[in-house]
Amino acid sequence: MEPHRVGHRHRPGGVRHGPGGLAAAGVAGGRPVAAHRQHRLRRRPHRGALRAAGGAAGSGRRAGPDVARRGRRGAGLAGGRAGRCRPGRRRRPRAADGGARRAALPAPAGPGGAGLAGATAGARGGVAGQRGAGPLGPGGGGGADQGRAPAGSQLAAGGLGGDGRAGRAGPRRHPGRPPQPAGLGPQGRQAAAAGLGPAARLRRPAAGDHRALRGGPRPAAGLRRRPPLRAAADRAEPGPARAPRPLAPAGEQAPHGDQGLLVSAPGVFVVFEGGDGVGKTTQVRLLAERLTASGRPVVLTREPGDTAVGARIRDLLLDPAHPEMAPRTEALLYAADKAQHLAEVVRPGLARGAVVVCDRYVDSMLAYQGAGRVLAVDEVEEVARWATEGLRPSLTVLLDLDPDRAVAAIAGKDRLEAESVEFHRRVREGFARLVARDPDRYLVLPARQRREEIAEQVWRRLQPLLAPVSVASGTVEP
Ligand SMILES: Nc1ncnc2c1ncn2[C@@H]1O[C@H](COP(=O)(O)OP(=O)(O)OP(=O)(O)O)[C@@H](O)[C@H]1O
Ligand SMILES: Cc1cn([C@H]2C[C@H](O)[C@@H](COP(=O)(O)O)O2)c(=O)[nH]c1=O
Repeated sequence: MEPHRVGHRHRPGGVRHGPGGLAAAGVAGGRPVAAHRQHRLRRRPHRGALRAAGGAAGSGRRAGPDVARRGRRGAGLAGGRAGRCRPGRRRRPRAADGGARRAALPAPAGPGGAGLAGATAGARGGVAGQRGAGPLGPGGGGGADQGRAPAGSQLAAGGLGGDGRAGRAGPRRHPGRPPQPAGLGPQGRQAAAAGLGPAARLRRPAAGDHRALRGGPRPAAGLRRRPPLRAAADRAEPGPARAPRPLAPAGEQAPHGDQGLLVSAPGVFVVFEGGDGVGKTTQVRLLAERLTASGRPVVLTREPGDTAVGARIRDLLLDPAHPEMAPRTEALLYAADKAQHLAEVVRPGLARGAVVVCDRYVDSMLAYQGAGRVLAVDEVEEVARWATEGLRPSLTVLLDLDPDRAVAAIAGKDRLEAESVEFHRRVREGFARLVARDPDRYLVLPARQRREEIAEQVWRRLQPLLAPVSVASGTVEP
């Protein structure tokens, strides 16, 4: 049996695949951990893909039943990965949630330690700041300015890259892109996008069309493996049937970088960001469940590692056996994962009108490789944008928590998690600066509110971005 991949973890209560999923694939099998890999690593259960029903924009190969399709391709993958798991891995216990439901967070220590929870919510008149208790310091959770990186922060002022591009695809990267209509809010953008073509019209998923969301039993302890989150059916097939590639935020019109053509992405791209262990996976799953229950096609995914290629990249990236990995190597590997992920999962999902819910994306690269590794963030961004062809999320939910609480609670750390607390503080500040330069794109929430409260705030914020689902016709309406 092949060795277990590192960097994967079981996620408690995760959405699992049906046949061919984690359990079926025999995750517990395998051989002993090699001496140099005796680190504790986590596994994640299949969270599964909540596919767009009918695979509206997919190739003909998507037309068959889900299980059958996975049987041809996906099951092989899942089985292959599972077969690599080893039995001897220790499971990673998480810190108990007790006390985690506090909304009030202390200001993080260190220069520029002021965090960001409550920031953009304040800017948007949203909910995150309601408790006024994020690590923003005095007055946190108030207006827009309070969402910005704190004055005096080593990372503050000037925004990432210091070029004032505010995170938007600027002319240098996307010379053909028309200016976005001023004042067009998310609702307007969504409406415009939804009206762009018939691909936005999807039938309501029939019962059994997508895999059931099964909250599997929480592993008592030990390694968690994070297998791919989707079925192979969600992956794009190469060839002419492939959907157009959007460059701009999902749901907006954008020029194709290569051909100068306007293409559209009818779906909605929602990303969860934040430090390690803040609760992203929990929220991604809750959102996916709710979207599915509302009759929407959903793709649940994550970076890195949610493609076959990406899973191998993830193994390499998170393996503590490689402390020698150079920051630029790390950045390029994350970028490679993104390129594959976009091509195989995200774009096809958006093209068929799904809500693509993604656990980490480009902002993680800017925060970890940029701020964390102290690489020039504008350069890292160039690489990330190139890898993703500039596709930006419709909404980014940033869960904010002091790494002293979040990372410290992780019992078996992978290579990134094992970084110093200073590293993780820089990461947190990096996220804060991303929010500061483009606050409208974010919903920032203190990560230790009640899970359901966070989920509700995300749900409310997302509503204007979602096209209505017609109960009568069972379609997502343009
Ligand atoms: N709102 C919450 N309050 C308290 N504990 C929470 C909350 N949300 C999640 N947790 C717990 O925090 C731990 C980490 O959660 P989760 O795996 O969802 O985080 P994550 O951000 O995806 O982690 P990672 O970055 O390591 O993948 C788990 O033990 C989870 O049960
Ligand atoms: C996408 C992305 C991720 N990372 C880091 C962040 C985490 O430490 C790991 C991923 O682990 P998780 O348990 O799945 O959250 O990778 C990064 O440094 N750069 C990135 O682009």
